[in-house]
Amino acid sequence: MAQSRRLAKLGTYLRPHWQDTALGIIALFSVNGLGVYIPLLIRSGVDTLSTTFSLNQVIRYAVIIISLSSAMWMMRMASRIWIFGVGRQVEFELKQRIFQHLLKLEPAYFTTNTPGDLISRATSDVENIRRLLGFAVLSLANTLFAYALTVPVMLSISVDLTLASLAVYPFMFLLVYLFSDRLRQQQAAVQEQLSDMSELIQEDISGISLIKIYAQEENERQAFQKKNQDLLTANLILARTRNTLFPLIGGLANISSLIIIWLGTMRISSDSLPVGDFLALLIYVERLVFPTALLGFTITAYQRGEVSIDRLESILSVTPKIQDPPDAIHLAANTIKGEVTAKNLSYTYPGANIPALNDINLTIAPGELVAIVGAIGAGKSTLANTLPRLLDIKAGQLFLDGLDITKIALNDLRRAIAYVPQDSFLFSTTIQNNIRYGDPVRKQENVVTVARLAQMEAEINNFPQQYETIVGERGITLSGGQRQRTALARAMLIDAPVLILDDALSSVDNQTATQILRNLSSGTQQKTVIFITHQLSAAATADRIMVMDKGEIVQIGKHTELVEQPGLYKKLWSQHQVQELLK
Ligand SMILES: Nc1ncnc2c1ncn2[C@@H]1O[C@H](COP(=O)(O)OP(=O)(O)OP(=O)(O)O)[C@@H](O)[C@H]1O
Repeated sequence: MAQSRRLAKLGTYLRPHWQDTALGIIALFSVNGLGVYIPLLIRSGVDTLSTTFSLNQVIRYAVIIISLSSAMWMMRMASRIWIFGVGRQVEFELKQRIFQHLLKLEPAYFTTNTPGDLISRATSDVENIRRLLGFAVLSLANTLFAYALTVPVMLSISVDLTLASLAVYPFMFLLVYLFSDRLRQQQAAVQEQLSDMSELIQEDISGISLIKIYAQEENERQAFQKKNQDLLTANLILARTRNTLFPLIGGLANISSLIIIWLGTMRISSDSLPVGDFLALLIYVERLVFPTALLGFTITAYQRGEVSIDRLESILSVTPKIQDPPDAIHLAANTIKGEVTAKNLSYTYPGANIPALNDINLTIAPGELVAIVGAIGAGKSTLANTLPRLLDIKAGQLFLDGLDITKIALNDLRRAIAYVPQDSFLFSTTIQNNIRYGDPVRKQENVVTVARLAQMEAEINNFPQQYETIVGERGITLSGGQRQRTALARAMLIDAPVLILDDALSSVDNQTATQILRNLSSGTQQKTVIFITHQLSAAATADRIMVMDKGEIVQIGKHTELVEQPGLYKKLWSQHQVQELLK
């Protein structure tokens, strides 16, 4: 990102807080104004007292100087409260924006952008921007005011002494300029390495069982060590550059103090410089040392923040591929009948050579129970994902009650379709909260009803706290079948006219699966059920069966018809019967 665009971004982050920022900067200006005024008082005090000494005068000067110094101290505190507060506010808002934005992005985005990397951007990069807006803004403004107010007063006291003492400063700025690009690149490398490491930790913790099953602890340890080593190397390279630059800046700043002491004392001894002027000049040069020496840290904070702006904007600038069309059709509640039609529906995953769905044509009547069967990788889940628009399909290919789904408001479409995916993800909360996830205000009795329909009621009643039992992260305290039936109850609770079950009863025995399907089709409110499965005996109870192969629907019919026809279904059925015999 170009420098000007980064600054523009900073401007947009700061705009909502311009009042606090302005107050903070005004306070800093006052601090520096007082910082220039107090040495002038000291100068006049020393000059007056060196000619006519009086205790009263000493006390008067002391009281004024102490009062002004206290005011300066308070102003400095206020400036920090305002400016650091803005940094914290921006940090809060950025985190909100990132999270909200991530929620809008389609699932495909998260297959190429890993949670570890995204978490690192939403935490450490946001923190860097906070430091930039807090520490770097404060420090830059402070340095600027320090120079702008101090140098003219120094010049009014002695032009040549001022110029001599500031002669080293151009070298200081040159140094900073020469190092800045290198610092930024090294900073970016550190942040990338940090992201890589977070990604590995996140993945390894999620896949801990797999690591143990395949006894891969040693390999994972080595992989971690490599990433950790890379991070250490990147940090050391950065530290080397910083540790070269900062002492150089500090050293140059101290040289200017030495020049004043050397030339000033020579002038005092030749009576060409009053002691008060010398003291004021010395204090001024000392005042400039700190902001100048801090310039290195300020630059690092600034550059770290710049890198982080780029990393955050690379997330925030992604336009969601799946969103509401301009004139989205809104579906009135309880008016959807649940007819699903596909017309030449095709879909190819980004980067794939062959389509996962190829010219699919089908119509599923309202209230019909259709099973979709087929070999592994035939395209069944892809078909299921197209209906709630989890995949970015083209317009005019898929219809709900005759309405093109790409024209329907996304929230309305997704409320009309309940979907139980293959992976029955549960949140780390109570069973009850998991079941009513899609409708958090539903009554307990409704939760119990769907648990019964999903054949889960008896088991929940046996849990220690029944419906209040907390399931562990990803539901690890439940068996696979229990997780699936909880996910099914969750989908049934939202009472959508269309229900898609994607291999959602695979961990449930055939008898239970068949009973659940019977419950679904015998309710008062008939749902269109699309039941994707490898369990052919459960599929056989469906109204119709669609058979998929290589992204196409190759057979459609009732079980009794299909077992009579030569084709894929007959083959799958024979294999299924052999498996049943062998059990
Ligand atoms: N995110 C993805 N990116 C690229 N290709 C994908 C993606 N997901 C699935 N595919 C490919 O699309 C094809 C269809 O996959 P899909 O998951 O729809 O099959 P399936 O019939 O549901 O299989 P299974 O019975 O194993 O669940 C497969 O070739 C698969 O490799």
